[in-house]
Amino acid sequence: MTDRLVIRRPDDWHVHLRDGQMLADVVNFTARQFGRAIIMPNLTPPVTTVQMGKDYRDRILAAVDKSLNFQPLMVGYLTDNMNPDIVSEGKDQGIFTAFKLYPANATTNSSAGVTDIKKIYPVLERMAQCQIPLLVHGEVTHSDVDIFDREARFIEDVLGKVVQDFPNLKIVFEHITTKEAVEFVLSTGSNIAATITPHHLEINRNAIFQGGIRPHNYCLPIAKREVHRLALRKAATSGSDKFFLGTDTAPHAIEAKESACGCAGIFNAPHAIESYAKTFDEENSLDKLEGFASEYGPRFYGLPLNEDKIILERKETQVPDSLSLADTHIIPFHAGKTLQWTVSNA
Ligand SMILES: NC(=O)N[C@@H](CC(=O)O)C(=O)O
Ligand SMILES: [Zn+2]
Ligand SMILES: [Zn+2]
Repeated sequence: MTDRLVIRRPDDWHVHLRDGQMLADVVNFTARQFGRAIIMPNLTPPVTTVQMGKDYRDRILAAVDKSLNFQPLMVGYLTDNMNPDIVSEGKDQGIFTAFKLYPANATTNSSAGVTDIKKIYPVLERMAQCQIPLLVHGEVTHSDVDIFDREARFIEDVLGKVVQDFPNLKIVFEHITTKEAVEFVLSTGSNIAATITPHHLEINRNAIFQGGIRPHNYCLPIAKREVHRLALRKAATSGSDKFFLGTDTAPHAIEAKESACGCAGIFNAPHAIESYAKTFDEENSLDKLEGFASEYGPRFYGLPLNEDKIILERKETQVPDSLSLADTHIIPFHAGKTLQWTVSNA
C-alpha cells in the first residue's frame, strides 16, 4: 500500500475565483496547492476584452499571499459579436491563454454567452490559426431537453460539428459528466481533451436528493447516474493524457446556495488534491495521479511542467463544516467529513 507520494506540483485547469471580497477570500485556497490555474471569465460583467483580462489578472495577483508562487492564466469570454482581433491581440500581448464558450444561459453568469455557434465561427477560425484553445461548457439549453441529457445532446448538436469544421482547433471539453463525453473525447484526435472535477468523480445524482434537497451538491453540469460516474473514474485513472485535472471550484455564499433558487457550483478548492487522491487511491491508481494532475494539462496547453513538488501522505484531514469569509460563510465540498490524505509542500 502506498502511504506517501511525492509528485510535481499540480495545476488547476478550471477555476472560478470571482472578484472583489470573494476573490480575496478564496484565491489562496487554490494558490496554496496549485502552481497555475485557468481562471474562468464569468464575472459580471464578463471578461470580454484584453484590457479586462489584464485588469482581472492584476486584481488576482494583488490578492495572492505573497509567500506563494501562483500564476493565473486568463481566459476571454466569447460573445455573439466578439471581434476576432481580440484573439490575436490577447495572445500576442500574453494576456489570454484560452477563450471560453458558454452557451447563453447554460450556467452561472452566462447570459452574455453565445446564442448560436455559427455566430462565433470567424472567432473560432482565428483561434485555430493562433493555436489558442477553446474551452467549452458543453450543455444545450433548450427547455425541452432534460437537464440530465444536456451534455450528451451538446456533443450531438454542437461539439461534433465544431470538431469537424475546425480540425486543428484545440478544444477542452470542460467538467465532463457523462460516459458519452468520455467516449467522444477518446474517439477524437490529440487536439481534444477534457477536464474532470473531484466531485463528479465522487458523487452521482442521488447526492443531490439524499434524504432531502442538498443544495451544496448542486452544480452544472449536474451530477449524473452511477454508470457515468464510473466511466469518469475509469477515464481519469486510465493514464490517458486526454483527461486532466480541472476542479471547477465555484464558490457561492451560503445564502446564495441555500435559497429558493440556489446557485449552481461546488466549492472544492480547500481540499482538491486530497479529494482526487481519494479517488485514485480507491481505484488503485495512485501511480496515475501525477500524470492527471501535473503533466497532461501543461502538455496540452504547450506549457512547461512545474519543477517543484508536493507531498501527499496517508494521514487524516478534517474538512470544516463551514468556512468563515469576510462577509459570509461558505460550505466546502466534503464539509464535516474526514479525508484520508494530507498534502504539504516538498
Ligand atoms: N459549475 C457550476 O456549477 N458553476 C459555475 C459555472 C460553470 O462552470 O458552469 C459557477 O460559476 O458558479
Ligand atoms: Zn461550466
Ligand atoms: Zn466552471
